[in-house]
Amino acid sequence: MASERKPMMAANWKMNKTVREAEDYVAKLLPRVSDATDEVDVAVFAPFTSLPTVGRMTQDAAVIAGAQNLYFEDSGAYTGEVSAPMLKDVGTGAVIVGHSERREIFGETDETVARKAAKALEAGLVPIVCVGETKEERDAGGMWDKVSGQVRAVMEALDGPSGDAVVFAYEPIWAIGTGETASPEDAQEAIGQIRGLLGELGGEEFAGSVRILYGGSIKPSNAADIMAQDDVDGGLVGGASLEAESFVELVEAARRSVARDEDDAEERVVE
Ligand SMILES: O=C[C@H](O)COP(=O)(O)O
Repeated sequence: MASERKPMMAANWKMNKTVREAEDYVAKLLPRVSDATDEVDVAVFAPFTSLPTVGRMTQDAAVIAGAQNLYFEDSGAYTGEVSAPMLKDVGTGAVIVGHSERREIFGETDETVARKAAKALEAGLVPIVCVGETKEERDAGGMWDKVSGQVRAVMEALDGPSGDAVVFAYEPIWAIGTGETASPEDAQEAIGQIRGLLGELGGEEFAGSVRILYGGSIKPSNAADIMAQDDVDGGLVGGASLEAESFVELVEAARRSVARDEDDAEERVVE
């Protein structure tokens, strides 16, 4: 991680937790991360049913309540969908768009993902834009074609966003929920490439300040090595975020990466 960007550690609960379970989790989490939020953005992406609870409980805390999806219209005859104004209404600050599970299982396309990202941004929600390739695409040498296409589609739909208004997450699909994480070097290479492309598309200032997370089997035992990579600004975590205790460990790992960066910067000044 580079010290000019504030890291983000994001819990994506996916389709898990009742309202009661969400309440217990957030009650455990808040006191444990309250000292860390100056240095690390902590976000919890809850299902729609428990999101109002998370929004209410985090209202006076520096923890971000996030949604896992939204629709790109504000209201109307779209049965089953939830809009940006509805999310804002229950205290949501950020929303995941284009998670690979949405793309692969529910047929979301680059175009719908781009429209969702643009709508989130317009509404003042931070879109967490997910990109990533399948194992087959990677093995066939098509990783960059896929990922760069996903990034381009979103950037074309956004109107020169500032670096703090949007977050990207590189999540290789083969590493999601499989226990098979990308090596820290592979994560760095892919995320460095994405940052390079964001520089071409959005300018150097944007590329230098926008955060890019890694997602895919992050756990307390591998978080430090992943967070130590220059271009990796945090994690989007599924399985290891389901217990408050292990998510707190991940927040702590992100926090230690900030301290390490500051030590490195001081050493450079002394030299
Ligand atoms: O959104 C989170 C990612 O899909 C990663 O999930 P995972 O940590 O269970 O591999």
